[in-house]
Amino acid sequence: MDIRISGLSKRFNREWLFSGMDHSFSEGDSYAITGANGSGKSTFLQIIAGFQLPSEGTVEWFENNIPVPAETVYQRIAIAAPYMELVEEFTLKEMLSFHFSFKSVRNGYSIQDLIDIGYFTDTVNKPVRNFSSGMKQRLKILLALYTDVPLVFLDEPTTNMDEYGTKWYLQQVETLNIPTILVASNQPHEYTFCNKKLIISDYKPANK
Ligand SMILES: Nc1ncnc2c1ncn2[C@@H]1O[C@H](COP(=O)(O)OP(=O)(O)OP(=O)(O)O)[C@@H](O)[C@H]1O
Repeated sequence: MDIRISGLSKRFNREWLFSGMDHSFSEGDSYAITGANGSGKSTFLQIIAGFQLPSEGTVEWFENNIPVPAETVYQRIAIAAPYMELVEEFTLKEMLSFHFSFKSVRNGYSIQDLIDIGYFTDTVNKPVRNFSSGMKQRLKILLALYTDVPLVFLDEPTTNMDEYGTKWYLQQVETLNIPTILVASNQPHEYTFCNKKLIISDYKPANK
């Protein structure tokens, strides 16, 4: 799926985060979305995922050059972000079954494959609420990367992860060959695989 944004601007109250953004995201490329804390990276991702409206400008989605209706975009996107909550009452296995009752697993993997890939074999029946913060983050990344969609959005993907978790995350990305990943991050080790970069703070208006 391709995304085209035109004149995209966002403000909260009187403060403009970014203004006049024109950009295209093409299937096959992966993008690092960078900028200082509070520059608007998460907000930008939510707008181009169709979860939030811009203050000005447009976002359009295309599949093979055919427009995708805004209300169906969510079916083609998987997101892992600090603000996307897991269902804490579920066990690991229930969480996987629930998530993959809405969308398919990528590349024909089974739920059992995912349990093994995520190193969750010993915690299958443990409630998510009792997971460590690093385990929860590994689960969020597993769910996002292994959902069979053309676009994956990752917001601060290695939050709470140690060096093993970070290495695991990069290995999954390398193995899966996902058409397009957008990573909102200020940490270069989280987006080593991205071939394009968009700096949100470049679009902060001086006097708007
Ligand atoms: N719903 C909202 N209402 C008002 N202000 C908001 C809202 N959501 C975000 N903001 C503000 O917009 C600014 C950008 O927030 P955002 O989370 O998009 O930045 P970010 O670049 O992802 O930050 P970080 O690197 O710290 O995660 C912040 O000042 C934030 O307080």
